[in-house]
Amino acid sequence: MSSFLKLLFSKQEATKEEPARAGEEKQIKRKSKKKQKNDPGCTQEKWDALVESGENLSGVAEPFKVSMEELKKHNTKDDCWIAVRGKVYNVTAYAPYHPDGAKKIFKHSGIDATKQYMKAHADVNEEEMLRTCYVGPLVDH
Ligand code: HEM
Repeated sequence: MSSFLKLLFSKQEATKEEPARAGEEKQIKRKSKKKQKNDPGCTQEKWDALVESGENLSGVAEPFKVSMEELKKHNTKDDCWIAVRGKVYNVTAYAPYHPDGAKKIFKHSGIDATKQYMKAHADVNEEEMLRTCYVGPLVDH
């Protein structure tokens, strides 16, 4: 290959790679800026393992129909229930693992937080993530 062609190809490679590399750097910067507010050591992987272990984290022996009146009673850090999309979960154990902090969970304790949940992350699969925390369906009687 002539030196002219070599030069031409090396220039093409460089221009092909530039935008991709610049994009990657931006991506890394953006990711590292996103502040994780979960408790130290309480990673998504650990939570997944805990759920996978099958341990019952719901605080009830069997799921039962939960009224709004009952839901409201479970509004403390030690006993925190939240309803999402018609289902009530005991999220006491999950709170320290929440990527946006336990505070955000406790702030919504004892209520139907479907609207807030959907606004923040409609794509998160709570049915799967909280399957061992399930207390029962939310009913309005
Ligand atoms: C009740 C069970 C909940 C579960 C299982 C849950 C799960 C999650 C997960 C997995 C993430 C990380 C997802 C991502 O970065 O895309 C997250 C982030 C977040 N959650 Fe929740 N969440 C719950 C409740 C709530 C509630 C009630 C709120 C109230 C507004 C909320 C607000 C947020 C916010 C603001 C973020 C950060 C989103 C971001 O960084 O883009 N979450 N949550």
